[in-house]
Amino acid sequence: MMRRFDAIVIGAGQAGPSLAARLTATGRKVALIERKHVGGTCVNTGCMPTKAMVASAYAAHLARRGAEYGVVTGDIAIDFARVMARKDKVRFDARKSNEDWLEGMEGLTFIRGHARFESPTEIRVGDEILSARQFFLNVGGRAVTPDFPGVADVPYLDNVSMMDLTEVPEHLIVVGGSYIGLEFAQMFRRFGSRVTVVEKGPRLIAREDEDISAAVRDILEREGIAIRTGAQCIRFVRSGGGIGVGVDCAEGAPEIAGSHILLATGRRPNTDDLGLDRAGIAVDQRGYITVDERLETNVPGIFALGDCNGRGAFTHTSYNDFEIVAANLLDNEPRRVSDRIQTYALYIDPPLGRAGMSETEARRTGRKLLIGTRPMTRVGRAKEKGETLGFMKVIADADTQEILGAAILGTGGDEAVQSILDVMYAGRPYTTITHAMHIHPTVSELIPTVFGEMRPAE
Ligand SMILES: Cc1cc2nc3c(=O)[nH]c(=O)nc-3n(C[C@H](O)[C@H](O)[C@H](O)COP(=O)(O)OP(=O)(O)OC[C@H]3O[C@@H](n4cnc5c(N)ncnc54)[C@H](O)[C@@H]3O)c2cc1C
Ligand SMILES: NC(=O)c1ccc[n+]([C@@H]2O[C@H](COP(=O)([O-])OP(=O)(O)OC[C@H]3O[C@@H](n4cnc5c(N)ncnc54)[C@H](O)[C@@H]3O)[C@@H](O)[C@H]2O)c1
Repeated sequence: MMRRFDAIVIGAGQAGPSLAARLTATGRKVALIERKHVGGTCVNTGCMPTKAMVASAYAAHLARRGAEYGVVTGDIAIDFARVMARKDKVRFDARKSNEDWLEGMEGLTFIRGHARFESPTEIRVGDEILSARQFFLNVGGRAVTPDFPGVADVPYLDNVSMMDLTEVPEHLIVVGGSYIGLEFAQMFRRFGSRVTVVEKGPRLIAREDEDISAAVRDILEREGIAIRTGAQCIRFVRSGGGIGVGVDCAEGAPEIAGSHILLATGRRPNTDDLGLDRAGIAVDQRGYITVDERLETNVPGIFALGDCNGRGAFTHTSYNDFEIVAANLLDNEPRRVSDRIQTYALYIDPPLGRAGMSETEARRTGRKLLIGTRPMTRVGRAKEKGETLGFMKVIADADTQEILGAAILGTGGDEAVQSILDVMYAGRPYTTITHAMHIHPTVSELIPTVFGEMRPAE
């Protein structure tokens, strides 16, 4: 017997459950299929556990600096089992509350299993076939394993297995110098590991401007993290009790010996085992599901949300996808994915908060630019906290006064940058900010000043 639904949601990540809640509230009969853990990557092996661990690492860092603040802490030690238990409580509590929410959702049939299309209107989960008029794909992604020579011969870690470490690695080699790599690199350095970051590109976080990459590198090197950029032809070998990583850098030793390797070289969508060809759903060359402005695929009635559509790679972009689909389908409110302004943070300490274009992207538009920068050493709140690393940068269009982008690498940067983001959403000129009064003493208080001090870009 085939069960029929009005709508089927595949994946209980950041978009699926909220969409299921809206759909069931209209009286629709909805099924939600999840093959692993409710909450998906963010709750179980992504944002939440990593940010809980970042908090422990920050506490260790501050404790080490205690004497600077007049706090006598003596030698500090890491109770790693406690760090991991704290992280587990954060993620398991979140997973449980998501599960309770789904279980109590009237009109929802929650099914555990792997879903695969049989046709544009049917999926298979185990032995059962389910059909629906509409499908919403929220299947997320997973870490890629690059085919480095020797990768099959050595044990390596990814963001999932990092969650199960039982001891602090003696020497963690992080391959990939972007979000995942740098967050883990700094936290494990603070937990006491030796850490080496190996990045094949010429600099860290290559999506950012060069001055930001350089400042991030400086922050990490000050803590004793070794960084090897321009590492082409990475290869792995077993070496003694540990692992050797051949890096062939232009400079430095050709091989690094470590105890653990974390591969953080990007992610790929979970679209290869979804039977998309049976439904005729188009994907791009990298496997991302092709969607239009309303996140509908080439097959009418089938939508793709979150990391699997390649239009974003964050929890907030996945949730925003849910809002866009719900607005168009249920609220008669036309919303488009291109209406959103890119924004994200990198959670090293101090964090990097970003909104809109980078300077490089802004220059590429050919517009006449105004650019302002201010080091965090000239931000009172940062001085008071003893956290003066980093800088702020803002970019505006010299002719229209439109704010184009901002970066705040500094204490509180992840929060402060969002006051700029909201003015961008409001479509107001930068003078709105220069005329605004902010609270003293905060990092945000200097945002009007940095806009006021902008100079024409050369
Ligand atoms: C280490 C790490 C740290 C991160 N930190 C941040 C951060 O600080 N801030 C931020 O914004 N983002 C962060 N991210 C990114 C964020 O986790 C993702 O962007 C977000 O989880 C994407 O949500 P999603 O709903 O698209 O997919 P996911 O959360 O991946 O959910 C997809 C779900 O679909 C299920 N599924 C897949 N295929 C099937 C199938 N065939 N049948 C049934 N179920 C299926 C999966 O099991 C999964 O539960 C981080 C990611 C990582 C790895
Ligand atoms: N703070 C956050 O919001 C946060 C945190 C973690 C992850 N994420 C999300 O997860 C996604 C994946 O993060 P990521 O850091 O794994 O990927 P990424 O795609 O951002 O970066 C991968 C890095 O690995 C390098 N690389 C690629 N192949 C390599 C190779 N063969 N050898 C050495 N280096 C190589 C790349 O040059 C790049 O610097 C991000 O797009 C991000 O959206 C977000």
